Amino acid sequence: MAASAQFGSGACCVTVKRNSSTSLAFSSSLQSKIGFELASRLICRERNCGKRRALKVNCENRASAVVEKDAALRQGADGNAAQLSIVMKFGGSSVASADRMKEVAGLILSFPEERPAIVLSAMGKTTNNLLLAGEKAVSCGVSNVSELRELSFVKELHLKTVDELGLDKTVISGFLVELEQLLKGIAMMKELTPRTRDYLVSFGECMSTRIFAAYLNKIGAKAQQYDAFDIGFITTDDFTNADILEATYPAVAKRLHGDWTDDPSVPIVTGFLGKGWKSGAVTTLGRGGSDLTATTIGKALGLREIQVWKDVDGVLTCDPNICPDAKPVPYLTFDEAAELAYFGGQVLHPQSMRPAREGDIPVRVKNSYNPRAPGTVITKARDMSKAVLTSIVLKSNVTMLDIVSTRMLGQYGFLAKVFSIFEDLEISVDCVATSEVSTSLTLDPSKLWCRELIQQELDHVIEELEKIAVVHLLQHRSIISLIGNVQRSSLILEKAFNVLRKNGVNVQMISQGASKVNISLIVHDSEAKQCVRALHSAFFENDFQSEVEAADSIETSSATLN
Ligand SMILES: Nc1ncnc2c1ncn2[C@@H]1O[C@H](COP(=O)(O)OP(=O)(O)O)[C@@H](O)[C@H]1O
Ligand SMILES: N[C@@H](CC(=O)OP(=O)(O)O)C(=O)O
Repeated sequence: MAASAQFGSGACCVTVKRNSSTSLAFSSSLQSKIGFELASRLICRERNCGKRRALKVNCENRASAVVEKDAALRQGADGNAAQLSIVMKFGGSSVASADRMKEVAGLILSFPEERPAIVLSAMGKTTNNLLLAGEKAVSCGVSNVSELRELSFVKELHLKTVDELGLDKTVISGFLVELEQLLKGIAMMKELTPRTRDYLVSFGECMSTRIFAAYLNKIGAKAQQYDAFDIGFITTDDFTNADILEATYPAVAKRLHGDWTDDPSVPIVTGFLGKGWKSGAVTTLGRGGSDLTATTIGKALGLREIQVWKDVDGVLTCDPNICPDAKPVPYLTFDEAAELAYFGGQVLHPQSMRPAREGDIPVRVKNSYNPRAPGTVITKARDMSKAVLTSIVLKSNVTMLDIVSTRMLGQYGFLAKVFSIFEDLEISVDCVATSEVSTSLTLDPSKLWCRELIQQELDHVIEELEKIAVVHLLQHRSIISLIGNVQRSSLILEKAFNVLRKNGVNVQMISQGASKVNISLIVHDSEAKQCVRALHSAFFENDFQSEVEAADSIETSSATLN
């Protein structure tokens, strides 16, 4: 069946053969016909016919369509005034090369019924390389900066991409010159402050978005690049781990919506970056922060859906690097996803669910390498009647403290004192198990991912705690979080402890969060991966679900008999 495929409110219009399905569960013919193969072969010619400006697009299948850029064509497929409808975020792995950028362009073009805003991360391993280059520049000497392997990697990757996409290298050459100058500045100062670190890594997203926008324009899909720090992403001044401030939402909505209404072109926004509200300097949102950029745009514009495109088939039952047999989880709630992200599931940024939850906007996690896979849909609520365990996550290298009051039993205010020490020292606590006079807790090793809890800080905490308690420091621990339906906690714990006993593992602490979706077990680092594999095998590879259903039906029938 032939269908008109419009992209970006009249920016580019193609008529192609496609299946009637417009759902995100890709149809194979849709993918093969309108994937990049086709998009790259589009020949877009802009014509000026007096007052009528039109785009004529010819496709290889000889189908063609003329798009008139007038008010009528700003109507969406749903007949509503065509505002931006979704945000699609592509991570570093999705845009790691020219070929990947072509695929992503094809992917975006293959949802003609959508009017997407795009968020991009830096290409491939660019952020890691920029960070390493910065660290090496501190001590390598100004004259050696040009030879830094990481700088050459970043330069070559971006120049090669520009070349392979047939773009003019001026799209990024200014950035490459400035990047080298910045590294020389770091070498001269022999110092890399968090503020400079953020400015340094921002080059990655600034370049990837410029390349991609230029490429979309080249193939006839009108696109506009935006630096997040210029369009209202206002953050705290916590360099390397900034928080989005409320003022961001109206500012971003005004800018993106305003521009789109004036002259619709696909916004290509830098992920991960913001602008400190006091300093006015570039900030970053913590590693993996482009997910948060996407959900922030979703909430700001009240979009229909937020899509995060990764290199895996959605959120999986476990980190595939630990359990290669991990399977996609079809549905999650915002609470489950947030807990999973916070407790180490590196597939999502820990803070990214907040704007989606506040705006009640579904998040879909998809695989840009396998768009037909249905992925994971994250929403406010889901049917939990059959849900037991959803996924297992691991957070390693955690520090645990056993704190026992030196005062007599019954002293009130002990816990308040303990937690006020952590508050004063700005150290966040992950898991807690407590009695009136003692408490065991784990400390977030990275204060939300990027800032390391350094030994000096730790010594200071212990020194303060020792004024009121006996403190045992236990390092190299891991938190294994069982994300699922805590209404079924007895069942989950029974199974989990059976598995751990069989594997000879001693659990050092248990914590069941108030979120009702997470049970955390603390074990020694050296046993953690083996435990996760054994638990994954028991819960997800051995038909545990049928076991549960059988047990449930026996319970139901005996309840009926009684
Ligand atoms: N539970 C999980 N589900 C899916 N992926 C996971 C999980 N835990 C860890 N990962 C890792 O997260 C990676 C995807 O996240 P990320 O690297 O941030 O993607 P991108 O850079 O494309 O945004 C996967 O390649 C996978 O190795
Ligand atoms: N480039 C940044 C931000 C980001 O979100 O990346 P990714 O989407 O590839 O995880 C990082 O590497 O942390």
